[in-house]
Amino acid sequence: MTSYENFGIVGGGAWGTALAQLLAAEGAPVRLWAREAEVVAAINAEHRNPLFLPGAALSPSLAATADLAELGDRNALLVVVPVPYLRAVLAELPASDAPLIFCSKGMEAESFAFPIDIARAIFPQRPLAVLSGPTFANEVAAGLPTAITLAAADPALAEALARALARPHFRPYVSTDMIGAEIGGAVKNILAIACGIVDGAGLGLNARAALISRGFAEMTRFGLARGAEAETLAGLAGLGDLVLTCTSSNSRNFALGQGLGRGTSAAALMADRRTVAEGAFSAPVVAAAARAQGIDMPITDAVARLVAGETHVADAVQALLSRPLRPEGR
Ligand SMILES: NC(=O)C1=CN([C@@H]2O[C@H](COP(=O)(O)OP(=O)(O)OC[C@H]3O[C@@H](n4cnc5c(N)ncnc54)[C@H](O)[C@@H]3O)[C@@H](O)[C@H]2O)C=CC1
Ligand SMILES: O=C(CO)COP(=O)(O)O
Repeated sequence: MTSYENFGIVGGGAWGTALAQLLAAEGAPVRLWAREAEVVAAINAEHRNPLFLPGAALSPSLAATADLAELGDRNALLVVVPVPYLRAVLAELPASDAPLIFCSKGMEAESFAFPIDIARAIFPQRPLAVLSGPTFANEVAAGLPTAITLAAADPALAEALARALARPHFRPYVSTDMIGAEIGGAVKNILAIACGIVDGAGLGLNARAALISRGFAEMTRFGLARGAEAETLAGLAGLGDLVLTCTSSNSRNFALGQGLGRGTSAAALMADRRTVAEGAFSAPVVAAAARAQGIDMPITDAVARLVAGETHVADAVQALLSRPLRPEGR
């Protein structure tokens, strides 16, 4: 059975850097591609990433490069590029048959594609996997205990990759349900914005619990309609990540929602930011995909409209509360 030791990381944001540090912490050589020259320079010279993961001390065995071609000899790649930019970066990857493990959480505009769909179209033969769960980057980089879902259609690949990524404090659970893991991550980002809005607007903890619960119902409806397994959605990549990011302002999506809830416009909150809140990109995409399939996702729809500046918090809340009463299971 193949064993994967030579990891490359595609993307030098907070999560790519934290995963690189996880693998390099004991001195293993790890190579990371970053788009920003200042990130490459700071990782190589100071063993830090002040732009995206300030405060984390990185292993000297982690080397950064600005040249994607330098990842051509790696025997597995973790791809950690925000979904809106993913297709363009994948198109530049050097030729290789190394597995691609997708760690981004979102859905592409217009194509309605998840990372695995984008990759299949570009690399029909390459082995693919998804890594997703409740994983704040700063905690993983600090070596705090974390569990995550690792999904691949081929169970042998999932197990080999899980073995290669596992550390005493980092525990992958294997699955064959890639679409379930992708949908869990994409939809929870949108719901984290909703919970941030509730917090920022001072609507209380009952409202937050209702949103988590009814949001999970939306995630499940959307997921099951697209072939996800209920077990995955109720696991780390779905409910687990939903609980994490709906209850902490350490989540960029939750923090964006807090700003909206306090009355700041989405345009002002999004202007000049270098970090991503993927839910802001994904909300209109998931809302449109759900509409096209006749799937009811009122919270997702409300977040999409709030992010687009098409409605106000009070009106969105009123619209959600005045929906017809219905059985809980629907
Ligand atoms: N930060 C976290 O704790 C976690 C993040 N994720 C997911 O990982 C993905 C990456 O997020 P982070 O590493 O947190 O990003 P980040 O917010 O720390 O950094 C932004 C990233 O976007 C990249 N970027 C910006 N413009 C670009 C362009 N035009 N082309 C290519 N890349 C561009 C930057 O180079 C940088 O890597 C997202 O999908 C996020 O949802 C998943 C788990 C945990
Ligand atoms: O996905 C994450 C943790 O699992 C990070 O969430 P944010 O992107 O909202 O910060």
